[in-house]
Amino acid sequence: MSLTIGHIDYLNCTPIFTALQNSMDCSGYHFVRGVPSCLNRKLAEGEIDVCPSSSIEYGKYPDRYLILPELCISSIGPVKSVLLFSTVPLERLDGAVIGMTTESDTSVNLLRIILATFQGYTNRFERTGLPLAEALNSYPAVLLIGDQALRGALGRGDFHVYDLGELWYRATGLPFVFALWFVRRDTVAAKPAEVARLASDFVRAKKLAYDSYPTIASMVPERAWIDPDALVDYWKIISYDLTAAHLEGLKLFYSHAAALGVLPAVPEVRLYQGGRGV
Ligand SMILES: C=C(O[C@@H]1C=C(C(=O)O)C=C[C@H]1O)C(=O)O
Repeated sequence: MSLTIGHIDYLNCTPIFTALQNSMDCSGYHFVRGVPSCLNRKLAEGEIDVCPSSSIEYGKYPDRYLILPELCISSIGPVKSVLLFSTVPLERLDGAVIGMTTESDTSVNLLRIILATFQGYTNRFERTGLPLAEALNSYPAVLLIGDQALRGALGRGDFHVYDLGELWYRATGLPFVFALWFVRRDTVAAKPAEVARLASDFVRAKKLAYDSYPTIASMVPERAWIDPDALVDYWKIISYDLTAAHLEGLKLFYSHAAALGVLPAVPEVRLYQGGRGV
């Protein structure tokens, strides 16, 4: 029996997936690539069994998923790839209509929390798929994530750049968890041995990746637009470990999201424990 695994099409997932695919037996794994919002939907509908997925997704359907331990995509301070590009300083954004990428489900809500809860602003938000320069002709500020944000920050433009990982850390002193590895509970029940092996393969892949950043950076096609040293710096700034402090940051995010009405309630965070607690 095989497992269908979502693979976020961003550089932040490259180290772990490269180590998994180069060093483990992946014959029982079928990979589906996409942007987070698209993979989140496929996971929710059962088209995917396991996926690094937007952390907010768990809060929407806590009965549907378990969280794989020891894995996440997070930052303790700046993250470099979740960025608000703004034609005016942040302090002048109260009341503005802000553009937001269609690819994100977590960071769009982090932006709401930063502007409404931390700053006390009132904003309207619109989704946009426009490239950065055009989007900034339509909106005073635009949120991008992933490779689009990395590329936007590398380009020369007349704008301010705010890193949402940094703004969260300044306000809370806690890590921010952008993505978690979710497994569907019905998959754990139907394929317990396969899920146990995959959970362990992913953690081993993460540890292998930590030792291989320069090698992986020298091979990726994205080196056409990002310098391998800059890529290694980016991977080093991302925190892939899920510690007690990360879980504390995650729970704080969920309670702010619930207070804003984005989540119906603060979910209980339940980790996969080899099939127990399904
Ligand atoms: C740090 C990042 O985290 C991401 C942000 C996500 C979101 O906002 O929904 C989802 C997955 C992660 O890839 C990033 O994309 O740059």
